[in-house]
Amino acid sequence: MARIVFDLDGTLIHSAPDIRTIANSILSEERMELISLDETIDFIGNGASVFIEKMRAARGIPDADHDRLLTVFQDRYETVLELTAPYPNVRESLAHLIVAGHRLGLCTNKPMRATRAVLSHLSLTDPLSVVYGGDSLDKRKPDPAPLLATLDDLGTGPCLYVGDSEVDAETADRAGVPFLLFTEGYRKTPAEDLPHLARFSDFAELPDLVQAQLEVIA
Ligand SMILES: O=C(O)COP(=O)(O)O
Ligand SMILES: [Mg+2]
Repeated sequence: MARIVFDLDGTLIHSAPDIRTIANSILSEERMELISLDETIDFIGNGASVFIEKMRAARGIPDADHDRLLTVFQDRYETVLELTAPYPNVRESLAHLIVAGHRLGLCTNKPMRATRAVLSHLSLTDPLSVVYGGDSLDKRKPDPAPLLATLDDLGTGPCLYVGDSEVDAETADRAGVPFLLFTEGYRKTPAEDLPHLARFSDFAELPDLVQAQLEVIA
């Protein structure tokens, strides 16, 4: 039985449309041009503070406004949830992995309050027995510390990390954890250019893929 850790944004859930809504509510109050979904996806991956940094850079908003905008962003992050949904077959896949005896965890750069809110809104809290957010430790991905802490809390046994992005591939590499790449998320680099053990495009494929990869790494 294995420990399987998932990334959140762009892996278990498609959250960019809600993140865009929050960003645009701020930009409209600042009387700035709004951002597209593609720009939003470009800014996601390194946590809330880096998102605001990239958004400010794209619209020429000064550093002095950073903390104020980040606070507004974080507050709205917990309440704007209507457009977010799990990718197809995520729920079934997690249920299947649990029935097969695996222990599941989450390691995201999304702040913990927003993470808890969206997991509860989508009824995804129960399958994930350990959850680390971008502010759980003083280091976040691509530093390997949060992934290693998540795995530690899940106990012992073989492990896998499942994510969608450059940040996830680097985190897994630095932690020495085999990486499964979900190809339908927010990655900007061609899949072939990211280190990964295997990749998949539909969560319906994941239980069989996990089984096959565990035989490879065992
Ligand atoms: O909050 C972010 O920027 C990214 O979140 P993720 O680590 O779940 O992809
Ligand atoms: Mg992600």
